[in-house]
Amino acid sequence: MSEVVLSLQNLHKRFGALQATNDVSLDLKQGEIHALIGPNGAGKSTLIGQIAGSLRPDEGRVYLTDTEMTGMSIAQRARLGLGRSFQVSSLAEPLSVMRNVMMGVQALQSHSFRFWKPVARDRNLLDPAYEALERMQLSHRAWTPVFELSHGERRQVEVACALALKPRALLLDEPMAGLGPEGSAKLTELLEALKLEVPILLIEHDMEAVFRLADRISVLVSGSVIAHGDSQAIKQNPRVREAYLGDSDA
Ligand SMILES: Nc1ncnc2c1ncn2[C@@H]1O[C@H](COP(=O)(O)OP(=O)(O)OP(=O)(O)O)[C@@H](O)[C@H]1O
Repeated sequence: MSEVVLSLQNLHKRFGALQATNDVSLDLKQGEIHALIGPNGAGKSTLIGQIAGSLRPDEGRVYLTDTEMTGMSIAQRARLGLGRSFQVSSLAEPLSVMRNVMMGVQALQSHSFRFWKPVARDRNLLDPAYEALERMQLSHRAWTPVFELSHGERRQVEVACALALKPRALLLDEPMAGLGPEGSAKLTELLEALKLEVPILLIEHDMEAVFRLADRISVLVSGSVIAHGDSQAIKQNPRVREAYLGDSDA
């Protein structure tokens, strides 16, 4: 049995009368990509918030390896080893790729999330940033300003920002959004290699990418996990087809 790195246990979150996540449990094991899919409004962002620390669950617990993260701040979770990318780009456009990646490392090392502080040319920042860019095959763009990058390259930088913090688990929120076939194929190839070092919880609407990448898939509908299994099992599950795949014309 592979080691469980991230574990969500019985997460409940209610907004007024709406049960946005209802008793959600799932785990992420070493070496895998676990995709979380579901129609709009299923509760995916609410779940991400509870994992990342921007939302407090009403009930339930979140663990990274053996450490409970439930009451921790976003910064504490990052320091513990939870890496994440965002649905909306968080990159500073005028700055170089390298500076963007270094800023995250600096924030983590200095225990401060003031991103605009000037970054020194410090090996403690440069080395992990460069290594992360190499893993995303972007070291040749290190000193290019972000505004000159293609959309696909920006996505690679966003993943590199998370990687530079040496995470134990990665939470990727719609990394394929807006990418054409070329960008999506490139990112798929990179994530396939990356998962062997850092397991990935992938929230993604691009079903082609999900079926290509995911070792396991959990399907969230109206706040509850209605199905869970490997890609083939999920593709063929009649409940999933009716509740989700039919709904998105996939
Ligand atoms: N802060 C909030 N206050 C009240 N209701 C909320 C809040 N955040 C989310 N909701 C509701 O909770 C439900 C789940 O929303 P959520 O954003 O988690 O879904 P989602 O699966 O991420 O959707 P999408 O794929 O469109 O991003 C929705 O009905 C949404 O309107």
